[in-house]
Amino acid sequence: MGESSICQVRATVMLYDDTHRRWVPAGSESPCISRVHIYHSPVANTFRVVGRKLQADQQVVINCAVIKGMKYNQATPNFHQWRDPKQVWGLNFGSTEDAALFANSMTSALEAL
Ligand SMILES: CC(=O)N[C@@H](Cc1ccccc1Cl)C(=O)N1CCC[C@]12C=C[C@@H]1CC[C@@H](C(=O)N3CCC[C@@H]4C=C[C@H]5CC[C@@H](C(=O)O)N5C(=O)[C@H]43)N1C2=O
Repeated sequence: MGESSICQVRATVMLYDDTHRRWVPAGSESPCISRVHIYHSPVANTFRVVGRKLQADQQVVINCAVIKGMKYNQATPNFHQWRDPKQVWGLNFGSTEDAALFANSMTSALEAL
């Protein structure tokens, strides 16, 4: 039994560059919209955030485990962020509806861990 998607949204995936104290687009210099999923593996009961660019190359720009106890910060209605052991991720959602959908799924995932 593989992984199944529990939600998919459109967002620009950002990483925080601690050194220069600024946000940079994940995966390339120019920000671009990605399709971001939360995948669930029922066998292991794990979740991860996977995002691929909408453009032709479908480059994976995020592949990040959802860690039990992780704090998901809804900084604004369409920019949410969280820390993983190495870095800080930010999602600039295409719409506040997508942001709410993703936040609901992330909250459910965190509750299920
Ligand atoms: C304790 C802790 O870890 N705190 C974290 C947050 C957090 C809390 C709890 C759990 C997890 C986390 Cl992650 C923290 O505060 N962090 C994480 C790294 C960056 C930051 C630190 C300082 C700056 C100051 C301003 C603020 C910021 O970045 N934004 C304001 C809100 C939206 C605003 C929106 C979009 C992005 C797109 C580019 C830039 C712009 O709009 O031009 N920008 C912004 O400016 C964005 N910061 C942060 O979020």
